[in-house]
Amino acid sequence: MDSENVKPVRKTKEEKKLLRKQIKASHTLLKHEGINTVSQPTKHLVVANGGLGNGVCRRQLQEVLEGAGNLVSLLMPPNKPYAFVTYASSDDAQRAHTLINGQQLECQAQVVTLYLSFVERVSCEQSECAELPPGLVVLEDYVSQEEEACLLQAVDWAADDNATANKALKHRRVKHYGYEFRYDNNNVDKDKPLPTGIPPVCDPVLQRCLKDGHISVLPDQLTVNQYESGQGIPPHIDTHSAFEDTILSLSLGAKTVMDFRHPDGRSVAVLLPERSLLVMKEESRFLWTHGITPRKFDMVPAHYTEGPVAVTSDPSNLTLSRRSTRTSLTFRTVRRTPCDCSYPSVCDSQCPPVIPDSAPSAPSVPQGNKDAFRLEAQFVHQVYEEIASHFSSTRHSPWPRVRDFLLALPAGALLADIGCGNGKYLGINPEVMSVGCDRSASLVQICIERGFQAFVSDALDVPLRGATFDACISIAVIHHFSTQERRLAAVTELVRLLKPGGRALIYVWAMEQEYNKQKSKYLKDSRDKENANPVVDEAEHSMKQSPLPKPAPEVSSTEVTPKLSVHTNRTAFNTQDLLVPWHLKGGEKNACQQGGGSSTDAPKTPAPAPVFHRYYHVFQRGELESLCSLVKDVQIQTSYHDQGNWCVILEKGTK
Ligand SMILES: O=C(O)CCC(=O)C(=O)O
Ligand SMILES: [Fe+2]
Ligand SMILES: [Zn+2]
Repeated sequence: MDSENVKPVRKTKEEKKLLRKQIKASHTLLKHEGINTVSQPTKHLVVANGGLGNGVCRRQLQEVLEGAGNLVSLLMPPNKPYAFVTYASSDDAQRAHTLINGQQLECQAQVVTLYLSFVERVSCEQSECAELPPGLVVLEDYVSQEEEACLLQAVDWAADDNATANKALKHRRVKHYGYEFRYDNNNVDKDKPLPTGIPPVCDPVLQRCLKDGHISVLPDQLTVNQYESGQGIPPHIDTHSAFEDTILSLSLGAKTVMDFRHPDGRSVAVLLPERSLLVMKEESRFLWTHGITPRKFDMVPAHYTEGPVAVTSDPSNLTLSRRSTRTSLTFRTVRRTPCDCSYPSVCDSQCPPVIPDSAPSAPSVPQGNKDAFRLEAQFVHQVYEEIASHFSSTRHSPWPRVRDFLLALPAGALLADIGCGNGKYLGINPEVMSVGCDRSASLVQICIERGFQAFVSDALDVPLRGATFDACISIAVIHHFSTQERRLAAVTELVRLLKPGGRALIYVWAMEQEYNKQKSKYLKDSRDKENANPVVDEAEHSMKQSPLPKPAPEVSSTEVTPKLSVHTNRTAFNTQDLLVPWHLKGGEKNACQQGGGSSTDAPKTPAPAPVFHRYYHVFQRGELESLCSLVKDVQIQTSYHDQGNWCVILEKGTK
């Protein structure tokens, strides 16, 4: 059994094993990151698994590296599973190689093994823009520590009166003063002020804002948000018709990173230090979305930098910072006249949402498991069941990098494809024993007719023995789960199936459909404009959807429970949770099933194709990695962007 295809096991000598693992790591770096390693010593090393994407923090890695020689620079690119090191001499680098290669590092309760290889030069692309969105200002130390303490004390979370409106939302606590911000219609009742206005303890800071020219009138509405570590707020634009231009937000108790995104896909992560004031005006207030990704660690600059910080990819200055409880005070002025901003595409005053009173309304982003289950049943499972045969007819070409992953599996390996759709990946590598499952019985039937082994199953509870599979794939599945908990459960279930050392490949649809200045196929493809299919364009697994009662407003508005908006195919995403239309072709259904009908999707042919809507949660950069880092016993081996998808390869720990 000593064939080359069989994994080396215990009997192999430690050094040989280490060498093999290191070679494997450099192959992965070449294949997925385009990093060329060399065998002759140089001053530069790449440290596989030593990246921020593996949960390794700069200080810890730096300490280990400094122990080996005179360290000149340490570059840790954002979200990547590797770091670059430069030593003063190649002798130092060689010493580091000898001492550190194969060494384990314990970070954030997981252990990673570092593999070092020499490189001719270090190369880090800086893909994010460093410039803050126009109109955005962050003022550091805007309040003193004493003021911070006073303000925090003044928020009485226990008082559950009607004078202030308290809400324990799924992802954070909120409290409103002056006017209640309603998450059901994303607006305020302008004629119903709350009995309690903005507390006087806020006066000094508001007067300061006035004096400094950040505002010209005193705000009359305050929303206090409290985020525990791991919590966040979905990306949104504060409803134009609800509030005037300037929005102030004071960060108290802890820092955080807020993500700003332009509809063209540009994104900027902005560090909000504790006691800083964020001022959003003009373009940054009206056009860019803002949100806080729920996570327990943020990537932040490792050293103090003067002035407001767009946390970009300066890899010489990034580390991880553990989140703690942050309380923000957001001051706004209720708008009394319609908004006349210069951004009509996102302005609800200028393009009012079309939701007739009588029609059933579009579904909302789910607030709990039950909601989520219902939403997915209607807008994922049911839809795939309806569109199975048309869907399957559009799914034939495998995605090249998924195919590569499958072809790299050794003969005799066991593979599980969770959410296998029409089975297009089940026969790629005939040397492998493949089994697939899908939520859609119709799609499973198609697999069986094609001679594959497949069965009906939910991806959250797969009736297969754990620790069994050499590889699992989940291609275009996890974005159909509508809460973070359920997405996490799906990854956890995938990992459960892997045997120690087994690998899982996950693809999800990306919010970023333009990456490194390249538009994804999905944006470019004009063959089937109507059914531009997310991620998928080809790859999809199955979970289906259903006809939508009514189109939701496209304007992403404030805060939680927004209505889901209907995406226009082949356009950039401006929100993460959405409904993607599927225009059924081939006469499977002959009546237009979309209750209210979506004006933008109305087909021009005489016989209207029924339109179904599938729910998607499109992932932001780094989100898939953050999600996977919450799963025990597994490491992110690599992550990448592939044609509008975020992708990771996970490896289960060997124990
Ligand atoms: O926590 C923050 O700073 C922002 C809160 C926010 O965006 C909102 O309540 O609309
Ligand atoms: Fe907001
Ligand atoms: Zn507007």
